[in-house]
Amino acid sequence: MEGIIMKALSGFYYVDDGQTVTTCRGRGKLRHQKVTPLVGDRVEFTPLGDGSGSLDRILPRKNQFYRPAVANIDQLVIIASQAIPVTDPFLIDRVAAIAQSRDCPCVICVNKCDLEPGDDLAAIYAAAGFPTLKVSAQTGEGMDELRALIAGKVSAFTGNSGVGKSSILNALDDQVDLATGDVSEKLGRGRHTTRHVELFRLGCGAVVADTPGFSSFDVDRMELMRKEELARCFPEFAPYVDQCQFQDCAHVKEKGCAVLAALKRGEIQPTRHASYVRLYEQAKAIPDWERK
Ligand SMILES: Nc1nc2c(ncn2[C@@H]2O[C@H](COP(=O)(O)OP(=O)(O)OP(=O)(O)O)[C@@H](O)[C@H]2O)c(=O)[nH]1
Ligand SMILES: [Zn+2]
Repeated sequence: MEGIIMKALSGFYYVDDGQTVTTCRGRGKLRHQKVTPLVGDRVEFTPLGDGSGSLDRILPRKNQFYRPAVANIDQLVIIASQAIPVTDPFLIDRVAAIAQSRDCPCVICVNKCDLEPGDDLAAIYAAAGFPTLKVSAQTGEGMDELRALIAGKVSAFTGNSGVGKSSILNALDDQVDLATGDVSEKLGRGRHTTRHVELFRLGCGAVVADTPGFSSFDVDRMELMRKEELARCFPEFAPYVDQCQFQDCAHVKEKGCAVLAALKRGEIQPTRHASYVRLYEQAKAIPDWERK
């Protein structure tokens, strides 16, 4: 039978075939595949009739992420907030670039609009061409728009700790009841309420992964792009990158750079370009052999 891994916990894989969830263990055969099953994997499994089963094979992945550890995502919903905690745009840009490098579309969702409207932040991403929403898990503002964007797709919710990923999931669907946490407590002790990745099937026909919040340094080297690939991870640079004077232009401070000219004209957002430069410097510092 075929299904999707909804949750992976202590060696058990919870596989949903659309009807029931079977608790599977990996089979010996699986080890020959030399891949670790991820939440979101489409798999073949054999039910044993008592609710348990064995995981036989992982079907080819369309994409995979390490942090959060998920596979086969149709889109990443990056949740941000302009009020406790204030999201550093760099965090959004880094995750968006990783997603872009895997051809995975992103939606930007500015939460806690009841506390702080977040217009400036939303404007940056709308201008950069991302579907952008302003929502409040508290008041329900924007939930219908968000439902419409995630319906019929598999989405992963990501964002720094405390922005309200679990709260939004709870607000989206009455059937979901995730634990949420106090921000001061989380930030104070660096504790995250959500510890594992899990997929939820919502009433609106969406499948959504809640993932643990990330912090500023929480990125795997495996996910760092090569500096040459980075410009293509900023989709709004695309109309300009081939117009630079030099073919190997880094778009950082080069003469005759069309990206910098667009930045100057206000066609590229300053924080987006600043994030690009920061990622470029990071990428430059890591030799290719250190990437897996
Ligand atoms: N005022 C207001 N508070 C919110 C909103 N959304 C979430 N919160 C509060 O923010 C805190 C953190 O929310 P969570 O949903 O636990 O955040 P999270 O992003 O899932 O956090 P992690 O699991 O640590 O990644 C809780 O106290 C929520 O009640 C909102 O729209 N408005
Ligand atoms: Zn350039």
